Amino acid sequence: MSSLVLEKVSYQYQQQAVISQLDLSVEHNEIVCLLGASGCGKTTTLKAIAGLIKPQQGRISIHGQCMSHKQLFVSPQHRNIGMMFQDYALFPHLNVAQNIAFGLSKLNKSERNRRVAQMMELVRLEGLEKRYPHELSGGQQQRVAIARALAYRPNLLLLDEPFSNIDTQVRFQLINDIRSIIKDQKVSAIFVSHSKDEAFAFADKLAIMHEGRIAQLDSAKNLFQKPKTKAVAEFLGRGIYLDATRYNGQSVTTKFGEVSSSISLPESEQHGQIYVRPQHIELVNAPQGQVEILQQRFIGTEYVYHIKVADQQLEVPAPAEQLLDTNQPVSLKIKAHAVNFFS
Ligand SMILES: Nc1ncnc2c1ncn2[C@@H]1O[C@H](COP(=O)(O)OP(=O)(O)OP(=O)(O)O)[C@@H](O)[C@H]1O
Repeated sequence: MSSLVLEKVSYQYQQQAVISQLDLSVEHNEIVCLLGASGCGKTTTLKAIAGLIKPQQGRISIHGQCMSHKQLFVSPQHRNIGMMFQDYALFPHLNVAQNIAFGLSKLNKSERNRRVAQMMELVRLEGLEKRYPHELSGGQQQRVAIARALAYRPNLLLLDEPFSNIDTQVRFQLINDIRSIIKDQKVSAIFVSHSKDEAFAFADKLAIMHEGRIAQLDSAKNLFQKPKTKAVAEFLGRGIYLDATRYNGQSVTTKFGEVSSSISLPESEQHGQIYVRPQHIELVNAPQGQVEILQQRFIGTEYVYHIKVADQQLEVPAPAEQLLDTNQPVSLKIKAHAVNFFS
């Protein structure tokens, strides 16, 4: 059974539609990252799942139980959800143990103490029970927040930009730690992020939001190799479009020659465009080439060339040994890769 299902959920602030007809499902013990441009409705979706706002349309179910549909609305405290927000929202006047115990008022004192001790061990903060939030590092505060969110054994965890205040040096270690904790606890989680790198490290699947809907829910690999829309392909990284004709199931022809695909191309229209990312482009000297070099930068191990192809621009890396003449046109050689073909 899915842990969370959103069916055709819509929400408007005043008259402005923010999420529209949004479908999403999260499986048991799965971590899904909501990714998308600023303002596309990620936090609004999280708030709707939490019950902090009531969608005007659609249905939200958690573990098979309907939480929001037409007249029915289950309040946040009855949804059995753990939440963790950007600023961790720890209570400054409570120490670590008291923060973790905050949602456990239904347990008796000894059960509560046992649960707090378990959580302290889980997030590896034993010995810091009596410290106050201001006496902890950012990473430690984050662990307290996750311990508090998990302490009352939620079915679902909602995390809104949980790593945004953490130093990059420790961020990825913490991401690994918290991912292991969530996986050990067998809860499902939805996490909102601006960072693709965080999403790749933390989530099992990525839900790319675009114009108030989920444009694609998939593993990182499938999103890169088989983006369903141009918006998804573009969101994952810059590239250029080249007109292309399907040559056979494994290759296309373009004005820069044949391009082999490591995955089968969809049996759709013959003519279309391929989306090519910098890492699949090789720049080659060609006096008759149709590509202009606008700028060249040396970045330590390689050069980056800012190129112009018709009306599109892109930065493309090239090995330090291959110095190109910026005053001469060049051509492109497209390496074999999992070709994104749009008909
Ligand atoms: N309380 C509110 N009243 C009116 N409009 C709002 C309100 N909260 C958010 N919005 C608008 O709804 C849209 C979606 O906001 P939301 O916070 O869900 O986006 P987001 O994808 O989480 O953005 P970000 O990545 O910048 O945090 C935005 O255009 C925002 O301005």
